[in-house]
Amino acid sequence: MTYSVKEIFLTLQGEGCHTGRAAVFCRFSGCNLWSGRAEDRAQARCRFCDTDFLGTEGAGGGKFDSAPALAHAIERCWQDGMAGEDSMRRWVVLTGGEPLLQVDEDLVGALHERGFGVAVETNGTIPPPPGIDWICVSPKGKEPLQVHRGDELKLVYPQADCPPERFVTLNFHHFLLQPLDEGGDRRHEPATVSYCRSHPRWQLSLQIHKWLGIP
Ligand SMILES: C[S@@+](CC[C@H](N)C(=O)[O-])C[C@H]1O[C@@H](n2cnc3c(N)ncnc32)[C@H](O)[C@@H]1O
Ligand SMILES: Nc1nc2[nH]cc(C(=O)O)c2c(=O)[nH]1
Ligand code: SF4
Ligand SMILES: [Mg+2]
Repeated sequence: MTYSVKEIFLTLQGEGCHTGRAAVFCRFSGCNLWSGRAEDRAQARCRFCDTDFLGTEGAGGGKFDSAPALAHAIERCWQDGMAGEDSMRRWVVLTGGEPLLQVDEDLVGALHERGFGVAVETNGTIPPPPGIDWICVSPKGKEPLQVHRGDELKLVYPQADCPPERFVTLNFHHFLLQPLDEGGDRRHEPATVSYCRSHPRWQLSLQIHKWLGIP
């Protein structure tokens, strides 16, 4: 298996239940819901993406021709950023683009061999391989979910054709609402706060890396 990766970087998880936790992010190239090109956005199945996942030329990106090769690059990124190694805390977030177009059991195994807990950020339209330690599903519009259970369901809010009520019967441990970021003016925060205040099943998720100016 060859993996196409846009970038690999060490940062703090900025969203969801693990907000604030140090993690290596491995951003895979490509998505099944948008080409990643501006001229295709208006026709895409997901139209609000805040991420550049095209190509493999980002920092630490490239083509990796085996699971051990990619796991090794992720491990190096972790080690390079650490003041003192605390191997119990190794954590990697596989994102994209849509990571489940590429993530397989071999890669999860190679990361586990190196002591990483493995988290995935997915749009939920592709079934995951076994062994992932933390699954975050973020549904998109009318796109049918193939993943009906997991650790967190993190819904961008508001979204046409995607009301929170549709998801509360699914088998997730945590339900989070994340304000839609459209141009950075934070206009959707009040409605998201208001929904969480009156529907306590839902917990607010804010994208703190954007305020902090970190990746
Ligand atoms: C860039 S996506 C990559 C992973 C996967 N394709 C997905 O959609 O879950 C990472 C996270 O950012 C969220 N996201 C993307 N664009 C956003 C935006 N404009 N405002 C708020 N969250 C956004 C997604 O819903 C997802 O939870
Ligand atoms: N700091 C930080 N946290 C994140 N959580 C999910 C992200 C993503 O793009 O998947 C992301 C990201 O891009 N940066
Ligand atoms: S599914 Fe995820 S990566 Fe794909 S376009 Fe939507 S937010 Fe971006
Ligand atoms: Mg992001």
